[in-house]
Amino acid sequence: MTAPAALRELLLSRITDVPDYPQPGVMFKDITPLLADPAAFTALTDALADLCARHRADKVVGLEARGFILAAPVAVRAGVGFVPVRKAGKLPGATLGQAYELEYGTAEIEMHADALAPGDRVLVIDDVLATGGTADASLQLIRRAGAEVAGVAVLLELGFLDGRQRLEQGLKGAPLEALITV
Ligand SMILES: O=P(O)(O)OC[C@H]1O[C@H](OP(=O)(O)OP(=O)(O)O)[C@H](O)[C@@H]1O
Ligand SMILES: Nc1ncnc2[nH]cnc12
Repeated sequence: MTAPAALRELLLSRITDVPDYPQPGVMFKDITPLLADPAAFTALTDALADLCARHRADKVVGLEARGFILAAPVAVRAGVGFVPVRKAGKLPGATLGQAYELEYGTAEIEMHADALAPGDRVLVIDDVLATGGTADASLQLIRRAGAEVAGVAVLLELGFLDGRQRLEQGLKGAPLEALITV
């Protein structure tokens, strides 16, 4: 789903381009102006909570760190549980881990092994889909936990990095929802 034009315009107007951050050649999409605008942040939360309901998710997974900022209010608004997927080494309990490649570097994410159960329907929420590596790794964690993927929802898809193609196999037919694609 692409957001209605007015919502898309509002959200896009609050995302800033920062060239050559965090390294030369990367155009960083800074969402902090959006987060600082209560009308825009509320509209974003509502749109993502609608997707949660539409895809009948009963858990949302937020991807550290910016995904947490979006997924936590969505979980509250939608009345579903929030599950953090963190960078390796940050969770205190037994974890499942998955290595992945970023647009700028490599990393590993982890989720508590008992955070999801078979039968859970999970919507993954993040701010940006770039190469798709982070979201793809999260889908693998969700399936390894025995849960069902309801979909992936992002604020902004960087279409030129082909993350959608990279996610296709892991989604197994579940939707990838981007409110904005550039
Ligand atoms: O589609 P990909 O190529 O995987 O890139 C997208 C990911 O990169 C960013 O997170 P980052 O790892 O920079 O961490 P942060 O949220 O802690 O800033 C962004 O918030 C996504 O999680
Ligand atoms: N260009 C970008 N801007 C913001 N977040 C990102 N995550 C990966 N690539 C990004």
